[in-house]
Amino acid sequence: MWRRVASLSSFLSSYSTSFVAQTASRLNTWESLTTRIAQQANGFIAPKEKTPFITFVLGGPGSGKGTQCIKIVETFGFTHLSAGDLLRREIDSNSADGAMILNKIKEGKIVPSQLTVKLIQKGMESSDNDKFLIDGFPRTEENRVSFEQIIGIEPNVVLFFDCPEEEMVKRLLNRNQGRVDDNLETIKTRLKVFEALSLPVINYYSQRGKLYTIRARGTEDEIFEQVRPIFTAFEACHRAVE
Ligand SMILES: Nc1ncnc2c1ncn2[C@@H]1O[C@H](COP(=O)(O)OP(=O)(O)O)[C@@H](O)[C@H]1O
Ligand SMILES: Nc1ccn([C@@H]2O[C@H](COP(=O)(O)OP(=O)(O)O)[C@@H](O)[C@H]2O)c(=O)n1
Ligand SMILES: [Mg+2]
Repeated sequence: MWRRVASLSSFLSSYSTSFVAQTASRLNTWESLTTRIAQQANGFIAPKEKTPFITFVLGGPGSGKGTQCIKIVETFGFTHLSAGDLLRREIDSNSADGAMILNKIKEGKIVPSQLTVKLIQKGMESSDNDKFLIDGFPRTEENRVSFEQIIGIEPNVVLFFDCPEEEMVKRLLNRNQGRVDDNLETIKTRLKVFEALSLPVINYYSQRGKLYTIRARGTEDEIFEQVRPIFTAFEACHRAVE
């Protein structure tokens, strides 16, 4: 379980000659990465026996969030909750909100936050895991505040896949998953929504020192090598208390 660590800073600094350190230097210096992670882990005070470790995975449409989440799940054992997948499942299950959700997705607009947060909540409650990747959420300040109000937990880590727009458009037009929103018209709206509504959320977490920006161009493996040291360092914190 991910729990508060008493003296992570000293543990982490003694870890600085490891393989992890070499890898981490690609993203940050190891010292600055581990200092940040130790601070965040120290701020993670478990009020009850099992408090989940939450990672928000953000980035524009087509930036590679889902692709990298699969790798994080395989390597670090997180449970992946994609807000978009949960909403699409709701449409497929003919729920009362299905038609409204479908319209929002077709238009590239954002579904009312309470609904999305309730789906995420259900996903978290039905899992035995205590490490979650929440992918494509929060996309707006309203999403963010709604999560805080309903779930009442702050994310430990926020990943931001930073990808040039032309690359995202190219990927979306080649995604080939039969999605109703992977067409040029909807993509244009989604990019505008990202800039107007999602970037402020990213800035919010940057100011709070929780943001890890990943340069999301290159091969999937190259990008994962920027992601890996972040979770490796958190795992090291976790092992230190066991
Ligand atoms: N590094 C990459 N280089 C090229 N294509 C990629 C890369 N990462 C993901 N893709 C492809 O781009 C498309 C969008 O990726 P996806 O993970 O679904 O992004 P998101 O969840 O951010 O919309 C998919 O078809 C995926 O296979
Ligand atoms: N937090 C969220 C996430 C997705 N969505 C809707 O679902 C669509 C698809 O989201 P997604 O996360 O699957 O999209 P990608 O960024 O993975 O391409 C979005 O364009 C929104 O219409 C939402 O309303 N609120
Ligand atoms: Mg996705």
